[in-house]
Amino acid sequence: MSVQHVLVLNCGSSSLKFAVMDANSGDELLTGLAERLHSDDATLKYKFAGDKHTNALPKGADHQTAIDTLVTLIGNFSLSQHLIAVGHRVVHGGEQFTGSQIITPHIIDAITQTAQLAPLHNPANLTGIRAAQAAFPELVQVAVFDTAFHQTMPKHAYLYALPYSLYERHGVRRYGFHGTSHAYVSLMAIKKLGLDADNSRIISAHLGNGCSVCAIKNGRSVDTSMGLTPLEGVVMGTRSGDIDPGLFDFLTNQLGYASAEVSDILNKQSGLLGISELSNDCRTIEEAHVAGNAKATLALDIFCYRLAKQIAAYLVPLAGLDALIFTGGIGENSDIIRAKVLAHLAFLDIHVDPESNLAARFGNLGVITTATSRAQAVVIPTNEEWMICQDAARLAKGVS
Ligand SMILES: Nc1ncnc2c1ncn2[C@@H]1O[C@H](COP(=O)(O)OP(=O)(O)O)[C@@H](O)[C@H]1O
Ligand SMILES: CC(=O)OP(=O)(O)O
Ligand SMILES: [Mg+2]
Repeated sequence: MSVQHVLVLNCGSSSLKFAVMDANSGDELLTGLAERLHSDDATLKYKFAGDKHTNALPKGADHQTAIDTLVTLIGNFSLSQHLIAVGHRVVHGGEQFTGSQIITPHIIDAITQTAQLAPLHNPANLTGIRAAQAAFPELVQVAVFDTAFHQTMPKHAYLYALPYSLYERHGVRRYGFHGTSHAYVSLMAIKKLGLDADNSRIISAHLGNGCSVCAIKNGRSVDTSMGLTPLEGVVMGTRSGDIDPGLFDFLTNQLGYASAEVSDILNKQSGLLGISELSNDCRTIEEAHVAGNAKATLALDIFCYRLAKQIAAYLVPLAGLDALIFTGGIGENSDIIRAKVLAHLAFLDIHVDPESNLAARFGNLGVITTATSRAQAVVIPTNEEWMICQDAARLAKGVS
């Protein structure tokens, strides 16, 4: 089989995650992260051939600069000759896309149109697409949408109880995100736990900077906690998750906030950061909690309580549970959060096994419940990059 590599790009609002992967084996040849873009201390960290490096980027460096640096690295390490495609994570695909797409001017128009529904994510994704097209004009570029996996949700799960015309005319509905991750970990859970793919009831909790929960019945998403935008649902690092929509009126009309300020509060100043008044980073919160910081403890308590409530709610669409998956940076590493969430679910006869819970960290996959629990909780490291790589390679091969 010929060597085939894919460049995977995940552009966040102030970051760029990237990987050059082998499309046949999934091996990562180059991985990295450019962060704090648009600020004075933008950096690009990468790992190549087992060695880690950090490059300072010019002050105020943007996605274009980060991709230019990445292109230089790819050249220096002679990684371009086997590239067959560039795969892009695109957060919002609206209702149009139920699967990945080769990027054409029409697809770019569609992503641009949905940008108003994901103002923190889609504009950055588009910047990444344009920069990669300029750097690799000869390669097929593929968009892999966070929303695609959730297009199987039934209408009663994705519609809000709002005037129907808002849906018909403006696409106001629940879309859901992190679909690539939920799809990957649920497939892995079915494989690792030996479940019957066509008769399985799985809840997946993706807990990273953004957090969402997904109910997956027989391999298909039937409900998920994020909605029109990635703000709805459970508590996140800086996002509030569900709130009373009446809050908007109170903050604007009573307290005088502008609507952009309300959006900033809900998206960037809330969640773990807002409650703890300390950090959005779960590690910092956990350290402060262990050291006796009451607000850090409260932030963890609210996070876990809300998460457990969301998980329990999905017993309705699933009518039972075979496996509960924890993934994302928090789900894969925080034994504290997993134990607290499972303690709330003890009434379901699901009980954490403390030793297994401690073992399943730092990239280790594992079941963390006792053998007699009615359903298994399992930690599965996500790999959105591998899903994006496989889709990009599949579509690129269809073209050539
Ligand atoms: N050892 C750890 N213990 C607790 N939380 C962790 C640990 N390692 C990473 N995290 C948390 O994971 C979160 C980031 O998750 P990640 O999936 O990397 O984010 P992203 O959504 O950007 O991909 C942060 O809140 C971070 O604190
Ligand atoms: C959709 C979303 O919330 O993505 P992230 O977790 O990367 O912010
Ligand atoms: Mg991640």
